[in-house]
Amino acid sequence: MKADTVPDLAPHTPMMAQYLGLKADFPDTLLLYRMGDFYEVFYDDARKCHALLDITITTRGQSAGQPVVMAGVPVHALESYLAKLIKLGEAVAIAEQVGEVGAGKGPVERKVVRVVTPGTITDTELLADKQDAVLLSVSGHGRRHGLAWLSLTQGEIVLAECSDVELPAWLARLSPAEVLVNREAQPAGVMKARFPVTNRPSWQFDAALGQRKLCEQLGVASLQGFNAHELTLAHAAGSALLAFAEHTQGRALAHVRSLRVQRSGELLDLPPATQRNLELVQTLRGESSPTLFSLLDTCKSGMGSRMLRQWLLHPKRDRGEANARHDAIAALQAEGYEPLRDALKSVSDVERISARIALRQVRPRELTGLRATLQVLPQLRGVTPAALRDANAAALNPPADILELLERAIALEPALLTRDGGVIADGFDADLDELRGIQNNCDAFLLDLETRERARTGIANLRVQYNRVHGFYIEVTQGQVDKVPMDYQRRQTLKNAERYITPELKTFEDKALSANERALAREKLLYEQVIDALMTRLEPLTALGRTLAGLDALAALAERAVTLNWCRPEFVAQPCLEITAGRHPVVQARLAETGGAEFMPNDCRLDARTRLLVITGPNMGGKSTFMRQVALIALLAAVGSYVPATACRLGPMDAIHTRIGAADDLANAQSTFMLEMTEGAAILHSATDQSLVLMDEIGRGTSTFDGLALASAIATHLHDKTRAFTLFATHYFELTEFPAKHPLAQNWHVSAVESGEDIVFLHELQAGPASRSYGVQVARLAGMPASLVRQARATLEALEARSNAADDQFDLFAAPPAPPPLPEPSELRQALDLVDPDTLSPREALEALYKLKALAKG
Ligand SMILES: Nc1ncnc2c1ncn2[C@@H]1O[C@H](COP(=O)(O)OP(=O)(O)OP(=O)(O)O)[C@@H](O)[C@H]1O
Repeated sequence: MKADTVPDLAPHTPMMAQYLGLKADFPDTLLLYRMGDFYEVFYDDARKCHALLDITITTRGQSAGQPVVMAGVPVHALESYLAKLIKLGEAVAIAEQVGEVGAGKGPVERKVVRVVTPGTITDTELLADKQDAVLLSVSGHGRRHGLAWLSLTQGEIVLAECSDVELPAWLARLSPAEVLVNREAQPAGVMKARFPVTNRPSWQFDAALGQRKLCEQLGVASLQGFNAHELTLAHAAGSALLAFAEHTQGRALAHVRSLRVQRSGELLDLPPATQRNLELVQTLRGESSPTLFSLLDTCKSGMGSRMLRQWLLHPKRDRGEANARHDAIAALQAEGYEPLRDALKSVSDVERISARIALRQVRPRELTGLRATLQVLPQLRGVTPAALRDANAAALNPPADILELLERAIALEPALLTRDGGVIADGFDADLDELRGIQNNCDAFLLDLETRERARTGIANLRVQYNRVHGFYIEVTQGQVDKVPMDYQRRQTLKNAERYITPELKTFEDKALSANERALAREKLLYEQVIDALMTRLEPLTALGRTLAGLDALAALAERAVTLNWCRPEFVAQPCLEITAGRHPVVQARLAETGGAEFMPNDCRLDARTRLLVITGPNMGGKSTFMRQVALIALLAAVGSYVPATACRLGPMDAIHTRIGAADDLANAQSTFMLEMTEGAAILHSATDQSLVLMDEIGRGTSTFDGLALASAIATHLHDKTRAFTLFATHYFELTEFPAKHPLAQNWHVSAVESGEDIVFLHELQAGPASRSYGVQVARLAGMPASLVRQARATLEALEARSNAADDQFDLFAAPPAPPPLPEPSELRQALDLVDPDTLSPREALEALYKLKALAKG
């Protein structure tokens, strides 16, 4: 958005000239300009705020011959307005008065001290408690991308590189609050996803600059130690990331001291469709509960919840980390997790507090929170299982001087903001104590002076008093004025009395009046010094935050495992996915909550000799629930949690793919069928023999024959070529013949029994195909009119009779006819195939073009 271009009829007022000067640096950002007790917005910004916040818009005075359009929000309400603007995806720059009022001739000096954007908020009030605000930068716009991200309240930069095909999965996993892209080379994958995008200048996406900035940030000479030296695309993204973070914070990021590289192959692949279909952190309707995360998250602190969420969405293929978490859960169960969870209740969000110390934004109450956390540490260590305590010994024993400083420096119950005073504890600083002493001793001094002056002058009714206009004075009634000594100076004459000041009172007045101001200034200075001291302890504080968050997440998993009766999964090296009495944790919890039927546990056995299960059975029979529960159990195990089953053995796994019916993606102009095929194709391209694939009613979105043909071809591909562990739910009855010709496939069905015209779902998975599909009965259950159900039943019988009579010798799974042999490629075609445009210099490209042209002619 651009500020109004105001015709140059007359010069701007000095104030508006100052505003426009500041605004010029923030053309796309709302600029809040501090004027006394208000933040004002002008011109287009005012119109926008009026529309977004419903605040009154006015015109006041004139500048450059035009009325000034403005709107304002009171200073005390800033945070709530900021929260609204950030939620709406706006970026906001805040210009404060930084000069002395009345120091110069023009307006008070102002400066943009803070820029708040969705990805760079650090205010605790504006941040979601249980979710990190991830700021992501994406470089590259061809086939490969560099990614660099951080959460400003965390202190770790992560780098990655991926192909354009993988980009959507990374975006879904990170769910960034803001994505930085190169203004001149916007990556299509980012623009398609619906995350707030901020354009940054092209030069900021520079690999060499990025490498330098990253080294500087981490205080190292090379990125080799992090195994990150070759990721040039990620360096380019990192360059823009750091530049933007510093630009918005107005300072360097002192707490960001570590770097991690995440490689695509390290993580269990969870494509966006899988994250959505399994309802990991969001329901299909977009709500945050009931989901797997909402069920798991009984953490006591926000940082614990954030850690757990991160674990859930970033499980590793390597089982080492998961195994260590299983060990920790076992230890917590053996030694008792409740005392630890009790101690964790007194823990504050140390992770965010550390970041806010680094950004010099920390509030007094956050420091008392940190103090309380440090105070509870000895108790917390005492109730942490020995193995966990030993593994985290350094982090759980931060330097004692932090607590000592906080106990000495910060008042027991400090004010909310430093500007109100009352933040620094008594006894911490002699000067401050003296200034406070003056304020407190004021009354005593005045009484004492009054007594002394009465004695000295012999005026019995002399009074020492104070008012806001005239300050301190000695009042003498008119009748006694002749007794007034020489050193009394007249201040004011009233009808019945005279008011005087003496040199002693004047000195006291100066001291008393300025004592308050000076005490506030002194407190501010001391507070800054406390922050300086804490800044030298950022590393142990950050480590403490991460460790407490981890303990909280582990204790929550231990509690869930016991409360919900989950078991420890076992990892094995051979291909296998064996679940005994598995349950869908969320469906089971819902059934328990609503007092519905008991959840029916089911087994699942997949191994080298059984890789595909064709699952049939009536609608509402429990097919989707079963398939999802298998995927959730595999995921939970990989995350390091116990699982809802009585036993579970798992071989290596690289991905969980799901193709489950979803609503049309109208926004992306894709029909149900197109979406089904696109997602199906993506699975067939990327699944391997170590993947778990869920296919729910594929082919449903088109005509019966098309759908059946496609479904059987897809099943064949998965069975013969991909050899992924596949759960294939279908309503195409014909597919129950699939296992007969495919040795790695088996038929299973969810059971139901008919009772009269009704149907009872048993939800039990049994070997073999379903006997029929019961669609008509389900329609009856759903309340379709009786006449309609009768008609449907008659039609069904007729169709079945016809189908039985027809020739059913047709082989659905016969190998497709061989394609006609391909003609020998032409010379031109061969030359063209050899050209790789991404690797050619402009000159080579031109040469290649001439060569191709010549071949085409010849
Ligand atoms: N194992 C189970 N034990 C108890 N109730 C279950 C079980 N599985 C499913 N249900 C209940 O049955 C309902 C329907 O299950 P689900 O959606 O899995 O059926 P479906 O066979 O996939 O149906 P459709 O073919 O119509 O998609 C669930 O919402 C749940 O309440």
